[in-house]
Amino acid sequence: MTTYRGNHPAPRERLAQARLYLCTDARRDTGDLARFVEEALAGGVDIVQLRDKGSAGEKKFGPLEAREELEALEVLAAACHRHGALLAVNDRADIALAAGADILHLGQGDLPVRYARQVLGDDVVIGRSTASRAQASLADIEDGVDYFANGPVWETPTKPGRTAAGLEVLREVARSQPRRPWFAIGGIDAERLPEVLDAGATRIAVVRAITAAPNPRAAAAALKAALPG
Ligand SMILES: Cc1ncc(COP(=O)(O)OP(=O)(O)O)c(N)n1
Ligand SMILES: Cc1nc(C(=O)O)sc1CCOP(=O)(O)O
Ligand SMILES: [Mg+2]
Repeated sequence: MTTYRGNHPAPRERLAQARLYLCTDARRDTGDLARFVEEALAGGVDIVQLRDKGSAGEKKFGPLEAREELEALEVLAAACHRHGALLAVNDRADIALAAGADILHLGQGDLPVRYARQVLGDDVVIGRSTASRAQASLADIEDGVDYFANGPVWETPTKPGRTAAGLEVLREVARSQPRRPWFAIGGIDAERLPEVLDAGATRIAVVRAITAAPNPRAAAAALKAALPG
């Protein structure tokens, strides 16, 4: 797969400006991935991550096969390119490399960062999930990490079984003045966003607030408008 970066600023420069991070599944239930992501980006999403762990809804889907993941990433890549947004892959360095993605996002149990760097080299941005102040502090200094996410701020059906880290952890992370960009995640929507900002976060990552919205463009625009410029 060819890279889609074109004339846009380098990924790390765009990361520094990024405020609104969307994690979306491949929308196998509705079959509208291209239209959905176009709307979300038009609403102001800065980063799009493909995160499809399968679903247990009316139509049951298992996790995406590698071939399906790459097909969905091609759709997202074209849209991200049009909007100058960053494309993120979840969990898999091989897929990030094959897709020419800007970002690989790794959780605490995923591929260790040093192995991901062996696969991806230095140019791809790597993000880390954190669930506590201690993990956030480590991610802020860990070699090879560019940004981190902290959460879940609230318990969320998108990631069942995870205890909420809560607003107080968010407040502590903000007080520690991380040197790397960081995103609050988990249960965030337009109604709760003021509490997140009040805790000191300036960037957010969301799933349902945009994927489940009747109007994804309006939902993204409302979140973006409330975030600092
Ligand atoms: C932006 C962002 N933040 C956190 C996560 C969660 O990653 P992880 O803990 O590895 O869990 P899964 O998403 O893999 O279930 C993320 N994907 N993106
Ligand atoms: C993918 C993910 N990671 C989390 C973490 O805390 O690391 S919370 C989460 C799901 C966020 O979904 P929603 O915006 O629908 O609550
Ligand atoms: Mg993961």
